[in-house]
Amino acid sequence: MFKKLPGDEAQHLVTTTPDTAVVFRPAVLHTPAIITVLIFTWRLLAGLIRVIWRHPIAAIVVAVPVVTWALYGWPWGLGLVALVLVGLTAWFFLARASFLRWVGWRLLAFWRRIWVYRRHWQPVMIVSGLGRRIHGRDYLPRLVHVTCTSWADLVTVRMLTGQCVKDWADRVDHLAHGFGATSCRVSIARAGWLLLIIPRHDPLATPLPAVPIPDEATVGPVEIGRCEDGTPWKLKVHGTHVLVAGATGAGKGSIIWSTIRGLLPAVRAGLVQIWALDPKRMELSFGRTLFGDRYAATPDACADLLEAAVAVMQERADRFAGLQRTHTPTTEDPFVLVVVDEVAFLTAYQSDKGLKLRISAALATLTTQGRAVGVGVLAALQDPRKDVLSIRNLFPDKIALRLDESEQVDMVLGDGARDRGALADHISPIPAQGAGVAYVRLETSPDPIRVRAAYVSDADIRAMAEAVTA
Ligand SMILES: Nc1ncnc2c1ncn2[C@@H]1O[C@H](COP(=O)(O)OP(=O)(O)OP(=O)(O)O)[C@@H](O)[C@H]1O
Repeated sequence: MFKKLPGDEAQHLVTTTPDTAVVFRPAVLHTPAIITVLIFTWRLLAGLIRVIWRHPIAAIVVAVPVVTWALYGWPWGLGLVALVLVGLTAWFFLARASFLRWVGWRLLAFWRRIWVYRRHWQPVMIVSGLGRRIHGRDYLPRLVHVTCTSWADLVTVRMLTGQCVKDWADRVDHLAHGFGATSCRVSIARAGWLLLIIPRHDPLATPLPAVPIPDEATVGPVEIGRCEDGTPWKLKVHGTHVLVAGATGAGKGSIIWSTIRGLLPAVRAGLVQIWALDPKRMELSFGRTLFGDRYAATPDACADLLEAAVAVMQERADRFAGLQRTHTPTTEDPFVLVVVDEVAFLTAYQSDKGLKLRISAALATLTTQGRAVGVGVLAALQDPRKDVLSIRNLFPDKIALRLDESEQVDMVLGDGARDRGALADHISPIPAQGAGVAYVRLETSPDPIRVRAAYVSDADIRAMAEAVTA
């Protein structure tokens, strides 16, 4: 009783049954002051032992100068502190990365745990509805651990018994604003435990220049931009099909061109062929010379080119049958990447029913059977609804650039993606801030990650075309 309810509240606590006049009033026992003092002293000691146990290095850092001071006088204690500070400063300037990993981020995490999360935990939990106040007692999810990376705080939380991930995913806005951030993402750490990813700043806020053309001719995952954690964003194109969805001006072109750029050495080596379908006649026409005669803009020509890709695919399937199950690019059988800009022009918005059927059938055949024989599709579209692209589920990998409506996020990335923090509908429509920013789900994790494609300028595309034709 002492621990759970402040005495005043217990005194005034009265409950009755709904229908009868039965009154429950807790008996209040006045605790002698000495017991209160003993309990508080015990708690203080237990807290101290817990801090030393959990943070032994920090405890040693504090204890050693204090003991030195006590044993040998203040000049020695102060001298030791100065020595440590000089050592740390030198470490910071000489090897910043290791300093940050071992000291910097840990100190920041310690500070943010106390100053941001502990301080605001109770009000944020209660106001957001993730904690409960029952009869004056707060039942709060437990703040277990805070770690810092270069751009975000990773907060480990133990949920209240009976809570589920959706309870938290529905309140990411409350959590973000409650802890002074602009966004928050939720992922499962283990049963009953969550990891909240709360960015301190946006590492993708400024446009990225085009990734340098690789030296090596490879069809391996192509580096096309950067992930939020600073690692390169590598897009797999060989052995899969990729669908890029984004509203107008979201930066679909930068994903298409960055991919082509990364494949350029392989194109020159004859290991990759890019087949381009450009019904809008805007995006891909700019680097037309890169595609040779494998470029189509009119619906007729697009249908013919797609059927030619199907023919290549079927011829390979006949040849490979019983001999090999996966494709290795060679100059005889190069990887064929069919790039389609605004695929809806060829499917949903196509008025000629015959052409529409031919195109839809060819696309469905390529996306169901092309992977194993080295024919891939990279398609971009603005509106990801099923009636616009009925075969969207045949694309194993999907990228959600800025979208107009929140429902479209799950249509692209799969159920629950938005709840887990893929806020593609919140990406800034200002090109400098939001164009090329996207959410993707990697094979290794169900949690969406935020990425930004590098911007390939007109000059870059011209240089690429010259490099290929030279
Ligand atoms: N990765 C990027 N980083 C920075 N700015 C970009 C990026 N990609 C595109 N932009 C800017 O955004 C503008 C629109 O980009 P883009 O034309 O690629 O969009 P889109 O999605 O293809 O649009 P639409 O569907 O209308 O063709 C570009 O003119 C460019 O200025």
